[in-house]
Amino acid sequence: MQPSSDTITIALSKGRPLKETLPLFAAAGIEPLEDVHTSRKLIFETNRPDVRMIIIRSSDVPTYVEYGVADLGVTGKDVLMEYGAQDMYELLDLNVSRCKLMTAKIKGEQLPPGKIKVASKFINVARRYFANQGRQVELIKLYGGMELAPIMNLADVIVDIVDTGNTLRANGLETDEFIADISARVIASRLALKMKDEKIKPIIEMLANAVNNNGN
Ligand SMILES: Nc1ncnc2c1ncn2[C@@H]1O[C@H](COP(=O)(O)OP(=O)(O)OP(=O)(O)O)[C@@H](O)[C@H]1O
Ligand SMILES: O=P(O)(O)OC[C@H]1O[C@H](OP(=O)(O)OP(=O)(O)O)[C@H](O)[C@@H]1O
Repeated sequence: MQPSSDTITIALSKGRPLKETLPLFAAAGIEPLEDVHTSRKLIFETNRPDVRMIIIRSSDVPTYVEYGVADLGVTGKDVLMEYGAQDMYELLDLNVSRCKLMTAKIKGEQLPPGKIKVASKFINVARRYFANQGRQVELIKLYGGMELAPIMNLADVIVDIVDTGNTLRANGLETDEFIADISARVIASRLALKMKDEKIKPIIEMLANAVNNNGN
């Protein structure tokens, strides 16, 4: 059955952020009717008949929101910076899934002069960052396990997420430069804000309260 035109569809990122995001939605009065961690479903009804959730890869969330297929989305700021979407708005910082976007290199080594090889899954972020630094780079797109690239001499430097720093340390790397503080953000499509603002506003207000109470 197609949802009615005033149904709110919320796209959530599976993986790390989901565990921290769902309690905030629960505190805002929105809970999926079944266990999203064990189900193989991608669309979930919630306790609110007018709200449903879709659970997808974090890097796909901006696509669903930009096309107006999802009204709201939750994904990491890193994903948003990389995606660079036009037709959507960042409404709220959920202050969870916090980490940093950094450059990292082999511990104790200097970067070579001139053009450097940069490996990352955040290729657009890396391009912008090094262009602002006035550094010439060759960009190498990877999809995970970036820490391997400097060790295997595929790249001089990586752009990756750092939380505890354990992954870097375990692979003989160290952070070099800070790029951005990252956390999960709520985004909305331009269309949803225009057509469904009356429903979206209270959801954002309740989520903002949940964020304020989180950690108190
Ligand atoms: N070590 C970490 N600590 C805290 N937050 C993190 C960490 N790693 C990733 N994140 C945040 O969680 C988001 C999703 O990360 P996760 O590792 O679950 O998915 P992924 O496999 O990297 O993404 P995708 O599904 O798009 O491939 C990231 O975009 C980032 O915002
Ligand atoms: O500083 P830490 O606490 O060690 O966390 C950072 C690690 O977490 C993320 O990897 P993830 O586990 O998502 O795997 P990936 O490399 O496949 O993206 C990130 O890409 C780092 O590798």
